Amino acid sequence: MSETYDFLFKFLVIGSAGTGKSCLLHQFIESKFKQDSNHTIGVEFGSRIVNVGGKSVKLQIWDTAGQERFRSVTRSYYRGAAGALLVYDIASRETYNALTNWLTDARTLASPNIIIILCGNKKDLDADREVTFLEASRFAQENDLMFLETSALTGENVEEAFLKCARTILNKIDTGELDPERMGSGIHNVAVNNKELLTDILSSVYIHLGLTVRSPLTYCTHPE
Ligand SMILES: Nc1nc2c(ncn2[C@@H]2O[C@H](COP(=O)(O)OP(=O)(O)OP(=O)(O)O)[C@@H](O)[C@H]2O)c(=O)[nH]1
Repeated sequence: MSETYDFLFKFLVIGSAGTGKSCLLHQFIESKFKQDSNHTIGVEFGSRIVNVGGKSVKLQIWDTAGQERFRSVTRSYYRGAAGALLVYDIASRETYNALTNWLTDARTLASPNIIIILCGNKKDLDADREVTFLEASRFAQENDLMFLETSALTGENVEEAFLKCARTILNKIDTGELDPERMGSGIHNVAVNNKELLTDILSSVYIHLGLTVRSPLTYCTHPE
């Protein structure tokens, strides 16, 4: 059975190794904590259709490896993302200190307009906290990010983080600040999908007639 949705948003989950990115994705998709999570090799992928303000939105989520040795691979997946969860671990100052680098990558490689929510993960480890809520919320404000503390373990604020990001993108589409039809926006809407369908049909007809295919309607959102 084919899926129907109004919009498709490309999302990234980025941040240092061990901050809980894969566990956040798993909690969002499966509604449970991923036991025995291993380091991600390159990128992993998940998707889920959510309802935001009466619109159905398919979130196509790329969970990237945080380890430095995969950085050149993961960077190639940033292009055209509409939204991102930028994750640090509230119990690790080192992961918080690395945020500026991740942020620079996201804005230069994905899009300067990418909507980012900062997630202070492992909120359940409050006793081992190395980063206060206040300093992270200041950092978020100074860098034009939304902010939530999350726990992939308990599920607290996980759904909210993804939905908040999606809601902000939809609001920006409504106000005209974001144009879903711009190439590389990381957003597809049904009209665009229909154009793609039309292109496919036209291409098949052209090929059938032995004519050269020239497609003026090619949209590219991610590099697979
Ligand atoms: N207490 C607690 N532990 C968590 C939470 N989220 C993840 N973890 C643990 O943190 C470790 C790393 O989690 P991952 O999701 O694999 O981390 P990652 O950011 O995807 O790591 P890379 O793939 O290497 O970038 C695992 O041992 C998880 O069990 C959380 O919210 N609370």
